Order: sequence, then structure tokens, then C-alpha cells
Amino acid sequence: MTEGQVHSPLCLKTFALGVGRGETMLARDIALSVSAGHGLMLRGPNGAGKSTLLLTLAGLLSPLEGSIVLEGHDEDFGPAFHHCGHRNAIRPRLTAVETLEFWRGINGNPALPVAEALERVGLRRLARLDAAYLSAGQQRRLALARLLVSARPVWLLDEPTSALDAEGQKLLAGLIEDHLAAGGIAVIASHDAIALDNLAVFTLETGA
Ligand SMILES: Nc1ncnc2c1ncn2[C@@H]1O[C@H](COP(=O)(O)OP(=O)(O)OP(=O)(O)O)[C@@H](O)[C@H]1O
Repeated sequence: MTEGQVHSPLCLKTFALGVGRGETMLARDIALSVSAGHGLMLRGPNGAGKSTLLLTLAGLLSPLEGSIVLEGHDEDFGPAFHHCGHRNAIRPRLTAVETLEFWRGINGNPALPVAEALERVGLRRLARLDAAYLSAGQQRRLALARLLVSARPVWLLDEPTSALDAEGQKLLAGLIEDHLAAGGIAVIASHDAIALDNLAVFTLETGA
């Protein structure tokens, strides 16, 4: 940024966005606006298109119509979006430490050190265990720790509570809360409640 140049505040916006698979439109006319420090819950029945919308926001699927704009993001900072899918994207023969080192290598922008991220999600004692031997909830925690080791301002979380016990759900709420408090944005597709105040809700209506 040059002296005197002012960046607009971070804000994720969609304009008349249509999302779908192939040529099949699942939802259209989506107008979202989520600013720094705010979270949005995506609700809707199975098959309504919540995952499809998250993948489209992440740039992994193309919009069928309309557009997505992330205002106020400095491209020099690197990619803006963390997409955490409902599958954990964990390689079974990498240890928990190696998994996070791998993802940090891929995603760049180092944030929390790997050991601290594992501590934060309650996996410190299991750091040297192959990911294949982690329980389902522990694998989920490891997938969430990926968000902590590389800094990206927008978190797109697909069913993040999946397999988490009550303590894990509290932990997840805390991670999101801290991310929002640091000026981040979160868009979360979930059928579960997440214990966070002031989450806006956007509902996709039509299910499969
Ligand atoms: N690769 C694909 N090819 C074709 N159709 C797909 C593909 N992936 C998903 N779909 C279809 O897109 C529709 C929306 O799926 P999506 O996963 O976005 O829904 P969702 O709202 O996230 O559902 P859930 O609550 O069950 O997770 C579904 O009917 C699904 O079958």
C-alpha cells in the first residue's frame, strides 16, 4: 500500500449469484454481504446447495451467474479463502505434525506454530501418531487445526461440527470467535447450532 492509499474494509459480497452443478442451477439471486468480524450460517435441507455455495465462494466451482467480490483484501497477503470441506483431507500415513506441516507448506502465510495449533485443538499428546489412527473427532480437530497454521481472512466451513463431541463443539466455537475477533470472516454450513452470538443466517430453501 502506498502512502495515502486507503483500502476498503474487508467484506465478502455476492451479486445475483447463481450456484449449481454442471448446468443444473441449485440456488440463484444470492445476495450476501459479510463484513470483517462477522459470521454467516448457511442453513437449508440436504441437497439445497450449501456445500456448492461454499465451493463457489472458495473459487473451486464457477458461478453459474452473477459474481463474488472480496473487498479490502490485499492480494500481496496471499489467498483469502480457507475452505474446510466436510471430508477432512487427511493423509493416513502422515502424523498429525506432518499433516499440519504439509498444509502449511501448501497454504503458506504461516500463522500459529504447528505445536501450538495441535495444543489448541487438544491433539498435543497425539502429535506423532499417524492420522489414520486418530478417531473421527480427532481427525476433525486436525482438519480444523489446518485453519490455524496458515493465515487466511475468510473461513468457509462445511459441516465443521461433524464428529465433534460437546467439548470439540465448544472448541470450534472458540476458534471461530477468535478468528472473527481478529477481523476475519466465516461462512459456515451446518445443521447444528454453533454457540456464537450474532451469527447471521442465510437459508437455501429447496432440498433434494
Ligand atoms: N459432483 C456433482 N455432480 C452432480 N451433482 C452434484 C455433485 N455434487 C453434488 N451434487 C448435487 O448437488 C446438490 C446440492 O449438493 P450440496 O452438497 O451442495 O448440498 P448441501 O446443501 O450441502 O446438502 P447437505 O445438507 O446434505 O450437506 C445435490 O442434489 C447433489 O446431489
